[in-house]
Amino acid sequence: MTLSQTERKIIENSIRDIKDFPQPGIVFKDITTLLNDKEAYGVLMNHLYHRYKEYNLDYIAGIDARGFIFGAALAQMLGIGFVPIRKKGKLPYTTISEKYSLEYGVDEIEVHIDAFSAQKDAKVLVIDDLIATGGTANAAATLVNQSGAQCVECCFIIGLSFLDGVKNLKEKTQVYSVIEVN
Ligand SMILES: O=P(O)(O)OC[C@H]1O[C@H](OP(=O)(O)OP(=O)(O)O)[C@H](O)[C@@H]1O
Ligand SMILES: Nc1ncnc2[nH]cnc12
Repeated sequence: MTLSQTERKIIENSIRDIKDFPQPGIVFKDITTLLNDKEAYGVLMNHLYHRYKEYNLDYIAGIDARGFIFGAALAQMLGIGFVPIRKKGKLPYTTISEKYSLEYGVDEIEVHIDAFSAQKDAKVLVIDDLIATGGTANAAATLVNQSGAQCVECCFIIGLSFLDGVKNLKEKTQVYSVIEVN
């Protein structure tokens, strides 16, 4: 289901731009104002529900931390399970992990080794609030596929298309951004 121009504007206008955060030259896309706006949050979740109800997904995997908010809500709407992909050292059971590059340095995310094992060849949607360089989402898609499941799509509320994240991630899986920022 496609978003109408009016719906897109409602979502777009609810996202707050914070200039020079966390460092000069960066425009931080603040989604707390979207969450705080019941009309915008409702329009967004309704759109995601209608888009993904035909995908026959088995799980939604949300990326730590802002991907949890949208992912857990969507999983509940679709009547499927939610899997948290967390920053290193947070998950209590046995994990598999993947390192990825940040603008400066490296980071690592993890998922429980049995997170998708209840369903053979589970179909998984990875979700996060935003894709920038794509390092985080790429590592998340790798983890899903290494778990014996299949990352069928990565979904973002905001795609920064002036960076190469979306282009690079498309070599691995399908990519969908609700709002594209050029
Ligand atoms: O495409 P990339 O360059 O990898 O950047 C995107 C990631 O950066 C942000 O999370 P962050 O790591 O800041 O963590 P947070 O959600 O805990 O604030 C954002 O929520 C994505 O997960
Ligand atoms: N510009 C940005 N706004 C919000 N979160 C981000 N994560 C990486 N880049 C970001």
